[in-house]
Amino acid sequence: MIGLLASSVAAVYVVRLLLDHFQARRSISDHPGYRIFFSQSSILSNFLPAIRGITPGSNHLFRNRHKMYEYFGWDIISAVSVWPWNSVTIYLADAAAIKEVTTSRARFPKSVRFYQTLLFFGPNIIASEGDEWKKYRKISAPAFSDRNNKLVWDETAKIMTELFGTVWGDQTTISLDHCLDVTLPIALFVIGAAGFGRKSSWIDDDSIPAGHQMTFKDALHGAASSVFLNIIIPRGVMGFTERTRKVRLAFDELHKYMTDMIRDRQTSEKEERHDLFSSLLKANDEDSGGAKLTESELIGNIYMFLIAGHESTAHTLCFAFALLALYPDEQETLFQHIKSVLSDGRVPTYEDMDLLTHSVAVFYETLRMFPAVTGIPKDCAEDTTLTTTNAQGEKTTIPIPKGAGVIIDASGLHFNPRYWEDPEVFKPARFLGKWPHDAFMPFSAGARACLGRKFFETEGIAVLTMLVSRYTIEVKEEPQFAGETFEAKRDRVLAAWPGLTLSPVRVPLTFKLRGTKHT
Ligand code: HEM
Repeated sequence: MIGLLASSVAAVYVVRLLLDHFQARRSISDHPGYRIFFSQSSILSNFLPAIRGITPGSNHLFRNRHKMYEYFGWDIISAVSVWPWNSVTIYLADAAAIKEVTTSRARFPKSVRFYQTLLFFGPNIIASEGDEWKKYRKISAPAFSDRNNKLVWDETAKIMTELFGTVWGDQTTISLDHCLDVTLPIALFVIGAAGFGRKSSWIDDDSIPAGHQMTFKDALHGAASSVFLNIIIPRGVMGFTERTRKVRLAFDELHKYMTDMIRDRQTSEKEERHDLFSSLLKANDEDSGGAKLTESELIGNIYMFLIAGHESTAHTLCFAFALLALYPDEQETLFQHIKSVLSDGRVPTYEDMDLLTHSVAVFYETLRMFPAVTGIPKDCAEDTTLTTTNAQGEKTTIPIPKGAGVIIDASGLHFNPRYWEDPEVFKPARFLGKWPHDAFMPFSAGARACLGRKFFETEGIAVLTMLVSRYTIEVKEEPQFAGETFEAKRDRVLAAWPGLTLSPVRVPLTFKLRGTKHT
């Protein structure tokens, strides 16, 4: 009897799922795309490999680039899934449709459910929408000022000078097992100094202040390098291993430091400071027009600057160095351009930045090929339509129902041959002349565009320019890879996995001091 009841309930459930599935397909006029079992927002679809009819698999936007649009025939495609609920997701690799989405915030608000895991330090600008987001943006935006950019440049230059002088010293060849081992500390030192107003050094042995169990630098590094772990492991089970206990301590310590810093800056003498943290506190004090941020909101937001500010920067620097190592002709072109700007071999200043156009081009080309955020998620807030074309130039208008997910597919757009000639080729010069701005979306666009774009560009250009003017970059020779083809080497060095942002798997590099003989 119970068996009969259970199978009847199961049969009704399956019929219901199927009816909902066909209704979901009808709601988008069955526009071509994936018909899959697992919903795109289900956790499983982030871990499984591609299985036809089940899921396009983990990291599919980066893996497929524009190929899936070619396969389905349009620059907008759909995914309709069955379980745990029927859902419709629309993927966009069409520049005009993306512009429409990024400029219609009420119709296509940010899909904040993808960012709920980033709420553990408090409500913040990245994980909010509506009036709450407006309040955070209004108070945060002034912190990303020209004075802050100058601070970013000066601090980056100091960090690089110390790296070359004290850490690498008189070594003429420096080999790294993974380039991230140097780009991650650089990015953290810069966000520490220009974000929090706390300077760190490559070789300091700070004593631990009273009331703490870790230095600020260790708490920052520990928390920043384990965000992913902190998200996927519930706090209750973090006490089980030495590694996770350390991660938990780093987060607790960072929280304590931030609380102390808020108290400290509120009670100490007011001095002129241009780091993001001080500016945020100042704007919060001065903002008489709207509600003030609570302590939890202040910490949530500044913590977001740390997360948004270091990881994507470190990864992008790493991919840029990998590409320059694989394409020495492009590296030489960059070097010659830097030499023409800094003809006397001096350390570049913030005022030189606008002249370093080739360094910008290298970063843009890196971000075109390796966008840190491959899919920018939006929700569709009302029944609407989007129009796209196919390779033959024919148009189609797709109905998009309220509640559908809309993903701006940066990889699909950046490899769309309609906008980019030879999209698979690393060609920084494409960014020196006229280029299709609407088809370049690494920082998103519109009201929700990245607030830290200039912060990143300033830091990145300073790092790249200083490093390339002093060292050549090569892929590290490793005996186990002797004799591999160029294609195999390229695929190995440029392999990426989907962490919090697109992450390099392992980039082994050798830096050789220019102007010295190497055997
Ligand atoms: C390579 C470097 C970077 C890339 C590619 C990048 C990319 C992005 C993207 C795509 C978004 C939009 C995300 C979404 O809507 O879902 C975003 C938002 C944001 N980014 Fe960045 N970012 C970078 C560096 C930075 C830095 C250095 C900071 C701060 C120091 C920063 C702070 C922010 C903030 C605060 C937002 C939220 C803006 C809002 O919603 O109003 N980013 N970034």
